[in-house]
Amino acid sequence: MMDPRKIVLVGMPGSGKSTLGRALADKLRFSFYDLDDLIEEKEGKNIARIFAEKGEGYFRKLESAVLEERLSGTEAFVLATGGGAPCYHENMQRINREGVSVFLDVPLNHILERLTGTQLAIRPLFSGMDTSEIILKLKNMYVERCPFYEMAKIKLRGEDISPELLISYWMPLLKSKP
Ligand SMILES: Nc1ncnc2c1ncn2[C@@H]1O[C@H](COP(=O)(O)OP(=O)(O)OP(=O)(O)O)[C@@H](O)[C@H]1O
Ligand SMILES: O=C(O)C1=C[C@@H](O)[C@@H](O)[C@H](O)C1
Ligand SMILES: [Mg+2]
Repeated sequence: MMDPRKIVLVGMPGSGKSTLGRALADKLRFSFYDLDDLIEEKEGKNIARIFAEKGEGYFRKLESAVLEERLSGTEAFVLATGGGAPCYHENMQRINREGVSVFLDVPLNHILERLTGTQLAIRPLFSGMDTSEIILKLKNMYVERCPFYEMAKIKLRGEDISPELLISYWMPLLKSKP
């Protein structure tokens, strides 16, 4: 059953799901989860190692199973997903059935700035690439993934999306709860 107290953030890598998610959960006094962290805990390995040792197909199945598990409880939470999570195994349909999805649509030039300013080695999809390769990869990824992200219930575009803005779109959904 759709529960508006299960807030699921989706968007490109570097769009701020983890950062905004934590701040939002704090404000609402909900639990915060990061899907990548839950996967690492379950598997006992970091994401880069899972990709290297078992491949992306294995990772995507695991990701879907951990997402399903998280969505199935009754607890109120904010969940930051991995950038690719909405695009595999009908995950977006599942998210929309159980909770409220929010797309953080951050312009790519800002995402690029953020990604190149952080440790790329922990992001297997971009490791070993130079800036021009990252730009190309980001553009292709955005085009491919947008149809999935666009399925989100709430879509927010901008380079600095605040928890307060998100809450202003989310509140009416909470009030309409039967
Ligand atoms: N509103 C913001 N303005 C500027 N920088 C930000 C903002 N939000 C996040 N960042 C920075 O951008 C980087 C990526 O943010 P974050 O890790 O929250 O994104 P993410 O969507 O969780 O990425 P991933 O999909 O890789 O987990 C971090 O270094 C973070 O400090
Ligand atoms: O965008 C992606 O496909 C990914 C993003 C990360 O959060 C991790 O979930 C993983 O590295 C894959
Ligand atoms: Mg994150």
